[in-house]
Amino acid sequence: MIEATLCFPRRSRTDGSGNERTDEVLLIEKRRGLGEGWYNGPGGKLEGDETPRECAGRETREEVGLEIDPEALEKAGELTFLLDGEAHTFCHVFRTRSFAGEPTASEEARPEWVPVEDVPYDRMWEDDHLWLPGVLEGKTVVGEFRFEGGPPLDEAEFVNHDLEWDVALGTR
Ligand SMILES: Nc1ncnc2c1[nH]c(=O)n2[C@H]1C[C@H](O)[C@@H](COP(=O)(O)OP(=O)(O)OP(=O)(O)O)O1
Repeated sequence: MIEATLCFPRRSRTDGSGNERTDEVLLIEKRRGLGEGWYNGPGGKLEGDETPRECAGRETREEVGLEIDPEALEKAGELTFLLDGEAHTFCHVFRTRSFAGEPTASEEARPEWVPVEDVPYDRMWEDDHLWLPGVLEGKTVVGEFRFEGGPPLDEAEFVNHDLEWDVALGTR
């Protein structure tokens, strides 16, 4: 089974008058590979003996150029994606408000700060609207999502899911 990560950097912005505060999340428009053309958080597969936090930090740096201390990542979820009855990807989900730098585009990803209420769920993996709103509210989640008709996973049909909220997650 593939082990992967997703990282959701967050920021709050105040308008010029200092009145209106907008809560935003950094998404990427994926330019290649699995989920090409869809929005997601920065992330990808673990490499070598790195931990999930190290992977989330590395992928965010490689894809959009933000520097993140792995210890500043808050674990928010553990998602299992099954394809045709078999576990395909186990994905660690992190969020953070602590990072350095400005997001810049790479060959893999075009970054975009998006107000939390405007997340484009119609241009994301079909399961995302089920768990990402809760993650952006600060909850923790464990989920299992079943797809059929692949590979690849991103051409399979999303069939059903189970979700558990406010779960105590491991520290990895
Ligand atoms: N169903 C679903 N919802 C939300 N996010 C995901 C899924 N399935 C997934 O695989 N993902 C996430 C998990 C990973 O962060 C990415 C896909 O991994 P990635 O490694 O970026 O895939 P590639 O671009 O093909 O490979 P790399 O060479 O970049 O490692 O999507």
